[in-house]
Amino acid sequence: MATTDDNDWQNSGLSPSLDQLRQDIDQVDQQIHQLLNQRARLAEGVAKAKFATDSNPVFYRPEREAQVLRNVMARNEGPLENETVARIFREIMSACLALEAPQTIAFLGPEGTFTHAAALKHFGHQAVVRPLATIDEVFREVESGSAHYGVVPVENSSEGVVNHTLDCFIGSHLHVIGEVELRIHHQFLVSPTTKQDSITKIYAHQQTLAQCRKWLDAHYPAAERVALTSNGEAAKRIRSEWHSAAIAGETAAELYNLTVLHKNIEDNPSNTTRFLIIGREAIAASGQDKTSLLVAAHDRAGALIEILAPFAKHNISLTSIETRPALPEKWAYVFFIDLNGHVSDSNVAAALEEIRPLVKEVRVLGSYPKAVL
Ligand SMILES: O=C(O)C(=O)C[C@]1(C(=O)O)C=C[C@@H](O)C=C1
Repeated sequence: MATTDDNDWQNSGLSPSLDQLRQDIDQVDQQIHQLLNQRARLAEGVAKAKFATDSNPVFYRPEREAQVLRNVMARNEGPLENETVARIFREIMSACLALEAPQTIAFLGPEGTFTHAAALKHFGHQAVVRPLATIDEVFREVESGSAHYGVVPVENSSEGVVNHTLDCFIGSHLHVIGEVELRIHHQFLVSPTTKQDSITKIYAHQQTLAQCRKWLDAHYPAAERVALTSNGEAAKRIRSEWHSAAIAGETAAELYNLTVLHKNIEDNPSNTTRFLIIGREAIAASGQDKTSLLVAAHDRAGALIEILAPFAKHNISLTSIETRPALPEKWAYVFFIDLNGHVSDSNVAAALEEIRPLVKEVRVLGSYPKAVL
């Protein structure tokens, strides 16, 4: 295969002309193209190998994808940024997976929400994404097998947890198979019909309105803030209204052909939302994993301290603990605990064995690769 070293100008000490550089780019593109199809044929081979051992194989392997992306970032010498090359490889794997078997991903819609952006960030643009109206529907769609996987928001760095997502796990046997983190930037959007000096209503999801509160107080103190079920809904709503604006992400602006009147209006620029990927199968260890647990404790003093002691003893760091009422029981609670490690790690397994006799129930919601991108 030809390499750029074969080109005369590189050894001549002369600056190449634009034409020479473009010829070299054409040559490299040809190599990349051949290698892409070579990789795609290998992925087809992988699909056949999976069928050979299992008549109903699982094609999507998040632990392997995380390892591929980590390798890409570790060996990257630039000038492209680590994250840039990883995003390119994410799309390459998305295309290879679609060739093996197209994957349907249910997400909390409508289109244009941050959850939509999270689904594309995690699965790439070759996934078949399906917006659903509620978090419960996303769970049901995956439970029934109508979608392979689902994407739901779980916590925001400034607003805290999405209780409804945690509550859905209490009554479900789905696994957490991944996490995605997304920097949240809010755009102040108007439609072509909006009279920009007569904005009296601003639509957005309630959390978004809260995340932009100071900016809105300073710039639109008199406008009414109307909470809708999603930012996507807000963006859709203003298409036919002349007195209103919406706050949403860039995906919504593009989808509904809206203008960004003010960019990145969030009060906290490091505002990040974490999403969970849910699926029906447990995931093997990737080497850098997290585990989410649901623990139903006995209603007695010191219950939480008893639960936490084995983690400390086995040197396991916890990344979050949330408490939710264990409905329909009155005054009973469950804890959602996230920790560093995989359930197949000997220290995690040992801690779980010690906790089991102390509680009513401990359920591993899932072990999954830490977010790479
Ligand atoms: O290694 C596999 O199991 C593959 O199917 C190949 C591949 C890839 O393109 O690298 C594609 C899809 C999987 O989610 C993981 C990796």
